[in-house]
Amino acid sequence: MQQFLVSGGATLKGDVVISGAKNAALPILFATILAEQPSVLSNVPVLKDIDTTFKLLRIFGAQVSRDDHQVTVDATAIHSQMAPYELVKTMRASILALGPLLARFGHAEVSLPGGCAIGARPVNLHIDGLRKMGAEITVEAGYIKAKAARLHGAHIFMDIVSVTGTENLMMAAVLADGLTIIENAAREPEVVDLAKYLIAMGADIQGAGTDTIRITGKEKLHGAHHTVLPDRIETGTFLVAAAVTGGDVTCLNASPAELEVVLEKLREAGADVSSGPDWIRLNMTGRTLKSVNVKTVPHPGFPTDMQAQFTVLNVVAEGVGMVTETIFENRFMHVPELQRMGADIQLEGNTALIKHTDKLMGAQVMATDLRASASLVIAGLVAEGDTIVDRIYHIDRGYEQIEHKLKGLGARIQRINAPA
Ligand SMILES: CC(=O)N[C@H]1[C@@H](OP(=O)(O)OP(=O)(O)OC[C@H]2O[C@@H](n3ccc(=O)[nH]c3=O)[C@H](O)[C@@H]2O)O[C@H](CO)[C@@H](O)[C@@H]1O
Ligand SMILES: C=C(OP(=O)(O)O)C(=O)O
Repeated sequence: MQQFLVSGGATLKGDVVISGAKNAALPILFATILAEQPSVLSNVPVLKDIDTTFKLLRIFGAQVSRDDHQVTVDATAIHSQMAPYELVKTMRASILALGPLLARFGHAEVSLPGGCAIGARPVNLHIDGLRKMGAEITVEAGYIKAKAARLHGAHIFMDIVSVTGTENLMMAAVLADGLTIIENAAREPEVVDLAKYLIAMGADIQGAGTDTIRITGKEKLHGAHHTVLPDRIETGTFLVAAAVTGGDVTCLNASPAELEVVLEKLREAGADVSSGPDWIRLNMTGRTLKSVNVKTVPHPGFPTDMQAQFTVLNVVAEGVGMVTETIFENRFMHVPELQRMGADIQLEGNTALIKHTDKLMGAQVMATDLRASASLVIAGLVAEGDTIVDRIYHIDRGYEQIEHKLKGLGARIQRINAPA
């Protein structure tokens, strides 16, 4: 098992190139299933979750090749519609195979993803929506089994805003018969990026990025070329790392438009934030970091995937900050680890009250999920002494070469093998 050894005290400075968004690349890779022609995708990040998706697509019978950050998928010869538990359990986003397989082949069998560290994360909205579109769905022995000779359009009201739920239904609707309306749809930029790719494949989609999406199904879609949008969460993570270390970092190949609320919070925290069309600079030189209150909500509100990083920001900042998590019921697993490093955090229900800590101390800490891992690395950058972050396979799911990118900014971080 691998670990990160982070030696605190460096001030991050310089440029870092942001990768394509994991949460856009994943649905887009699954959407390639919808066409009987190859698609070429650019700016696909090199990540564990992307490798898992390649494995699933190959199990289905698709041909997948990668040349650096460009990926070609030819789903013409798909012969299996079964996503096995062994892979699904390592990546919840595997549920995104359900909509496209069902829409193109009339049947699909996808393992239930189950819960994870951050919450139960049910998929009832995916199933209910597909049923409304005419699918017969049973759940047997941990597998979702879905059938429909051809899906039909439906008027679907989502009880809760769900990102992958919206994406799954959108991918099913593009080959369904007639009009589908998804109300209370997720407005996340990754939903919009998926819609752009589907439209490039010939789909008729209106309203992606608003809470009502209208999709008129087509008989067939074709292959397309698409460039995945920059990862706003990776960008935000580097900006927080720059802020807490008093640094001056410019994120290149970034997209400020998708990160407005986070940039505003960083300004409120005292950072000098400037941006251009594809870059964002955060300069903290000579400035004092102040605590900020954040409450996670669906886009365009403050993203839950930035909550753990802002928890650390508040640990370092002057004052008292309040962080409220409203999306996932158990997304504070980083808190006990940060407390082991000396953080003063009181957890009450879904709210963390965070007081400034003069000195974080390096410690051995355990990563529990993707963003929690990132927050522990950030804490290690400002802590006195060495921090060892265990179970970094979580971070490899969603951050491309994080240690190389951080080293490029002056951080002292190494990937090491855990003692046997
Ligand atoms: C691969 C991907 O894009 N992952 C993102 C996606 O996850 P994901 O799409 O899994 O998250 P959802 O938006 O679906 O979850 C939002 C809330 O809805 C609940 N829910 C969801 C579906 C459902 O059928 N029933 C139900 O009750 C969930 O338990 C959660 O409380 O959006 C989350 C919220 O922005 C992000 O943290 C994840 O990084
Ligand atoms: C929670 C996340 O991912 P996933 O939905 O893939 O678990 C994330 O990207 O922070």
